Amino acid sequence: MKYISTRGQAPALSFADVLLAGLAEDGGLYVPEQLPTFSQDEIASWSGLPYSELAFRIVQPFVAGSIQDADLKRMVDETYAVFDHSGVAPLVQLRPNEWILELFHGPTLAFKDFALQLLGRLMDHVLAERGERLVIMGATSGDTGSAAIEGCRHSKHLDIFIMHPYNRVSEVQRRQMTTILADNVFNIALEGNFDDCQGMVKDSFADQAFLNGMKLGAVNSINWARIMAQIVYYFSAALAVGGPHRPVSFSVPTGNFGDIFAGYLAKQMGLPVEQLVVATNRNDILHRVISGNDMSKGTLEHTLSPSMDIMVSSNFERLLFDVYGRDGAAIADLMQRFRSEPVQLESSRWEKVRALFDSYAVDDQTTCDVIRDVHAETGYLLDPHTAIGLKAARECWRNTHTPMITLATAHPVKFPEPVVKAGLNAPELPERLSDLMEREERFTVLPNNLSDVQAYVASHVHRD
Ligand SMILES: Cc1ncc(COP(=O)(O)O)c(C=O)c1O
Ligand SMILES: N[C@@H](CCOP(=O)(O)O)C(=O)O
Repeated sequence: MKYISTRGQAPALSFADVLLAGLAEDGGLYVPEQLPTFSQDEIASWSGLPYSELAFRIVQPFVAGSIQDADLKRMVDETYAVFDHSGVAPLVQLRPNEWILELFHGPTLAFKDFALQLLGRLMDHVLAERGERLVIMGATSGDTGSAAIEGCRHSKHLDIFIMHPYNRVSEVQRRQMTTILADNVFNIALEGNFDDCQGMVKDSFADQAFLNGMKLGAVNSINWARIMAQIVYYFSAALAVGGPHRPVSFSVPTGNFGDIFAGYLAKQMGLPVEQLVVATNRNDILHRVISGNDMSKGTLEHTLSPSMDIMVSSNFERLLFDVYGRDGAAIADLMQRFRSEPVQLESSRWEKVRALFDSYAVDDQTTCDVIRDVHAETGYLLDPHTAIGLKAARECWRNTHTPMITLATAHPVKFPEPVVKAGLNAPELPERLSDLMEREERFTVLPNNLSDVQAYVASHVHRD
C-alpha cells in the first residue's frame, strides 16, 4: 500500500514512512493511493468478532508491507485490552432506532484513545526497528493532547510537545495532560486558540531547520494512522445494529473533520451508510460550507464544547481531494487561498459534498437543553459534544427506519460546566482519575509566537 499527498507534490510513501512523516513535505495530507474494499458477505462474516479482531482485519490492508502481521496483531490486541469496557465501543439505546456509540472507555475518556493507543505503539515499534528518534509536536483543544501523551509517554524513542490554548480547555482536560510528569512529555499552554496551535504545528513541518537535523512527527489527525484506526468503530457499530444487511446512519460531533472522515471512508470501503451528519458548535465553518458553500473562517469562539472550537478543519482537505478528482494542484491552490481569504468550492464539487453529508450547528444554550432533556427522559448523561451530535441527528434524520448512531466522543466527567448549567450534578471522576485534582501539574505558558515555541522545543529535545 502506497500513500500520496493531497497536494500532489510529495513523494508517495509506505505506511511506516507516512506514520513517521505526519504531514507531507508539500504541506498536504497523506491518503492511500487506493482504498481497500470489502464485500457485503465479508463484512457480514465479521459479526460477533471481538473488537480487536475486527480492528486487525480492517487495519491490516493499510499496513501490509510495512509491519509484520504478527506484530500488528499483538499491538492491536494490546491497544484494545486497556479499554475498561469489555465491548470496547458499546452502544446504548435512547429511543427506537436511536443509538449512542460510547467511545470514551479508553484511558483518557475520549474517542482519541482508539487511535492514539495504537499510534503510540506503532510509532515506538517502527522507531525501535529503525534505531531512530522522533520529535512530536501536537496541537490540542483538550482531548488529543492527553490521549497522545498517554499513548507515547512510555516510548524511549520520542519526545512529545503538546500545545493547548491557554485557559481554553476544561480543568479536567488540562490536568489529564499536565500531571503526566514523564521525561519525554512537554506541555505548552499557548496564548492563542486551537487554530493557532495547529497552525504552528503545520508551519513547523514546513521548515524543520529549528530541530537541527532531528525529524518531526505528528499525533494529530493529519497523521493518516489516526484516521485509519477510527474507521473500525463504524463497522463495529453497524454490525451491532444489523449491518451490513441494513444501512445505518451516523451523526458525528465534528471539529477537525477526522472522525467523520473515517466514517466516509468506511462507506467507501463497502459499509452501507445512509447518512453522515456533521454536527458542529457555534464554530460552524463545516456547517456553512456543507449547507451554503461558504468556506470562510470567521472568528473562533470559546464554547461549552471546547474540543470542537476549531475553524481550520484539517481533514476537510482529504475530502476535497476526493471531490476534486484527486487533483493535487487544484487542492494546493484552494488551500493556499483559504489561508488568507474566504473561498467557495466549484459548484459541481460542492454538490458532491452536499450529497455526501448533512450538517447542523448547535449553540451553547441548546447544548445544555439537550443534556437536561435527555437526562430527564432517559437518565442518560451526555457530554456537550455528544449532545451536539444527538441534536444534529434528530434534526437531520430523514428515514427513522434506519438506525441513527450518534458518536459519544467524550465522557461527561471531562466537561462539568455544561452539565451544571443544565441543572444537573457534575459526575464524579472515575477511580483511575480520582486524585487528578491533587496531582502536581507541569506546563509552560508561551506567547502566540512561532519562534518562541520552536526555541522551547529545540532546547528541550533529547538528542541521543
Ligand atoms: C470530545 C470531542 N468531540 C469531537 C471532536 C471532533 O472530532 P474531529 O476533530 O475528529 O472532527 C473532538 C476533537 O477533535 C473531541 O475532542
Ligand atoms: N478536538 C481535538 C482537536 C485536535 O484534533 P485532531 O483529531 O486532529 O488531533 C483535541 O481534542 O485536541
